[in-house]
Amino acid sequence: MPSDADADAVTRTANRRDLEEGIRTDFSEDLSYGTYLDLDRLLSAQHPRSDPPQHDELLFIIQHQTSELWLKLLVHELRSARSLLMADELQPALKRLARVKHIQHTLTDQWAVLATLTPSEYAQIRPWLATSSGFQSYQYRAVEFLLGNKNVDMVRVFDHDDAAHHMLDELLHEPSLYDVFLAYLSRRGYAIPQDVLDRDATQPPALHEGLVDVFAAVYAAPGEHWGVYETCEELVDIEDNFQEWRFRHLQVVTRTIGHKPGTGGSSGVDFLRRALDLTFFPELYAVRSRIP
Ligand code: HEM
Ligand SMILES: N[C@@H](CC(=O)c1ccccc1NC=O)C(=O)O
Repeated sequence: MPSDADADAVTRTANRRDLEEGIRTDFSEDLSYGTYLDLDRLLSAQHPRSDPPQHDELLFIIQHQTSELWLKLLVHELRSARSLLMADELQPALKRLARVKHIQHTLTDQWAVLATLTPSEYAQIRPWLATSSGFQSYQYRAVEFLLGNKNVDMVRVFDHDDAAHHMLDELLHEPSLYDVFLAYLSRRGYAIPQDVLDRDATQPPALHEGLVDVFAAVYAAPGEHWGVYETCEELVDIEDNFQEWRFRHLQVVTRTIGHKPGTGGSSGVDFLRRALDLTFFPELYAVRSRIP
């Protein structure tokens, strides 16, 4: 039961919050929220193609655009973590990776919004997508490359887009986050095999037993290798999160288009399912079987 005093308070304020004296309202000269964020551009970048217009196309576009914004931040944070590790700054690099994990969770949780799209609703939009596909997301490939899932064939997809092609070609040849972590371990005196340190950066990692030996020693005595141990587990969390995103994508694709081929030209769910067999950090998984 609201008291008389509560009722008085509501009447006094008329259930309305007055502006304070100091609150700015004139932005003819001063920087505003919309200007700082370039909102006019951001909010005029949604261009539904369906004709007659389909209500759900805006959801489809915004789901992808917000994903691309988060992917942009992931690339930024992963590049930074990689530079920090190169400079032997392990703790600041770990701080970056903690943020990476939160962004990944946001990306994965976001699937729930698109899962409200029924197959019939999607079928109204799909013809308008023509040959476009998430397979052509260069930022998604950039994240995969930064984490070490290198694949030169993916770069070809961007032959039509110089900037994206250039970005991916650079990342293909640069060391991944895992490569720089292994080089860091070597500088710290861990016996990283020379062929691991010299490996071809353009290839995905292939399981190396000598490297599993190094991690087996770390996992046998975590207390003596705490920062390294913690970093290994952060990397495993990041792979785990990445696989969660892939799995949710697969689930949403399955419930939306079943076994139809993809607009990008692949077989669809069968092709996507094969990505679940990929690993960024093979030795960090192999070491699990070595723990007595
Ligand atoms: C109704 C929703 C969706 C459907 C039916 C769908 C379907 C597909 C299919 C069939 C593929 C395989 C490539 C092809 O042949 O097209 C694919 C790839 C891909 N999609 Fe989607 N997708 C959906 C939503 C999304 C969203 C929201 C994103 C977020 C950015 C996304 C990102 C990707 C990526 C990155 C790939 C490449 C995956 C890989 O290489 O393993 N998709 N999608
Ligand atoms: N590949 C999807 C189309 C698709 O989902 C899509 C199309 C354009 C932009 C982003 C997309 N999202 C993920 O692939 C399909 O086959 O229906």
